[in-house]
Amino acid sequence: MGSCMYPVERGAYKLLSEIGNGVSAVVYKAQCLPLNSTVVAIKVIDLDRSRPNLLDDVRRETKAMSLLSHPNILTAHCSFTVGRHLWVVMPFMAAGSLHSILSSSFPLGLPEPSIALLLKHTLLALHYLHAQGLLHRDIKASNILLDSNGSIKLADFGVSASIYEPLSSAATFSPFFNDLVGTPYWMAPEVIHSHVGYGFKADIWSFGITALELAHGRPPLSHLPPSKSLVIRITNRFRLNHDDHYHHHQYQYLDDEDAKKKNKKNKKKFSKAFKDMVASCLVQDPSKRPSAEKLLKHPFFKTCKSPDHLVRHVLQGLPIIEERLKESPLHPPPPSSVDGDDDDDNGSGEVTKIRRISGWNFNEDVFELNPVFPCDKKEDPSPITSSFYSSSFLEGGGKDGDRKRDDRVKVKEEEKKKDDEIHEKGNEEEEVEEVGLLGWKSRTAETLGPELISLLNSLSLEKEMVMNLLESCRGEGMGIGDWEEEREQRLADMVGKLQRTVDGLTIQLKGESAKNAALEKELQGLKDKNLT
Ligand SMILES: Nc1ncnc2c1ncn2[C@@H]1O[C@H](COP(=O)(O)OP(=O)(O)OP(=O)(O)O)[C@@H](O)[C@H]1O
Repeated sequence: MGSCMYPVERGAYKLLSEIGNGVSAVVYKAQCLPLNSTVVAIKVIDLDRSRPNLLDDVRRETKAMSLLSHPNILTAHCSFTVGRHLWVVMPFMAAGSLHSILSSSFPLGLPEPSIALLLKHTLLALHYLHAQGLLHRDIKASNILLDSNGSIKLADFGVSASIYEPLSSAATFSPFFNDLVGTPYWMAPEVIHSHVGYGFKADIWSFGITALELAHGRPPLSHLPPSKSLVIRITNRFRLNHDDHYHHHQYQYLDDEDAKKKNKKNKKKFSKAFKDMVASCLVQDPSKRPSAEKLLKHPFFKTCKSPDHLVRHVLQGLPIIEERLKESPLHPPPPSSVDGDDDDDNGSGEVTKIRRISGWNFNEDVFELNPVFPCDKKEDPSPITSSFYSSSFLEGGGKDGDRKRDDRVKVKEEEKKKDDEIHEKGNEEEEVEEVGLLGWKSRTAETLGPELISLLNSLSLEKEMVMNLLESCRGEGMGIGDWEEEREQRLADMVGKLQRTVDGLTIQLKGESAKNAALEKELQGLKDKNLT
């Protein structure tokens, strides 16, 4: 499938060292022996861990890619299979990805002039792709690569999309049925929550998230495992224990003092132009987000430095790429989604709430993106719900958007107050109802096989997605009038199917748990016998 002078056989390349790894691929620094031992990067994708028709799509996209030519887009030299692996040969970018630069040398984020330059070149690449009618679908710091001369290239176009892309365009929710999906932190809300699917404006959302990633050193909510960045469980302890490392970063629950401090720090740190640019990308309604072309005209990109600036301020003194890989990650790993971590523990009488994220609220002042939860209609049929929905879903950015965003913050504060009151009451009925399946999971997590638990986790997540979708269709301002009946029927079928699978698994889990309890009892009996 290679159309260039780069040979398409394994023997022509000598692997030198590992320089990175992703979900189902390892990246190596290598030499192309017949081409004067030119140094290249080779991404080796494990086909057994990728979706079935990956190869066909990669072939198709390699073809599309060979027609692309832009200084800010990294195009592969060629690709070929070696056994059950796909090798993608590409230019070696000596300074590695922005993700690896952030984690090794800028854990709290990069300085603004460098960010402006990096984002501008990324945006030029994105504008070019969009103008060709192509989507990137995976904009994030780990896909922005730097060379030692400061040149910036957007990578993984095509290849990553093929690995993670839904099986067909009809399968709108497939990223979540496909357990090869990458992390969802960068995904636009319409991709996660609705039937709209992926469009150009979803790339713009991810671009906004990437801007926050470069500013803070990590994307919003990345301290949570992927499943929890979509469906968040909140316990009393979650709120009260501000010293807990992960929970400390729950910005939506920062107390006033914390919020003020953070506010002050970030206000000083970033310009109004930067905040405004990011805010325009992180508007809930995709149609209100600017196109890449329009975004390029934003004042934030007016006074960008030359790539030499990056060499002096970012790349100088950076450990070489192989060294960086050896370093332990600066951010502690997120708690495993299988582990039944502490907020799952409702055995100690704590109230656990499972909340679906219904929207996002970009707070320009503190320069952070906060999840928004729907009000609990059962307990609170107040107009807050509808006012929130109408402002967050239907209104956009711009000057007017600023005011609306402020309103949303106010609404959120009120919502939080109400939520707190509900929690203080310690409503037992709510506890039983809301803990539901996940509560059952946590009680059996210690005794059951990890596969069952992770299967259950992913089913719960999928169920949440479908529920979210249905809820947003029923919700205010998102009428289903324009929906075909057939589609609704399909969704209902899906929910039914998922529910049946979840029920089946729950029964299975109960059975396993009973078996385990019996075995444990037997074991204890044997131990007691041995002692006597
Ligand atoms: N052409 C390249 N030159 C230099 N380093 C590269 C190159 N391609 C990838 N890398 C390094 O390898 C790392 C892993 O890349 P890879 O594309 O496999 O995964 P990722 O983008 O981090 O995650 P994902 O699997 O979600 O795409 C990158 O973050 C980067 O540091």
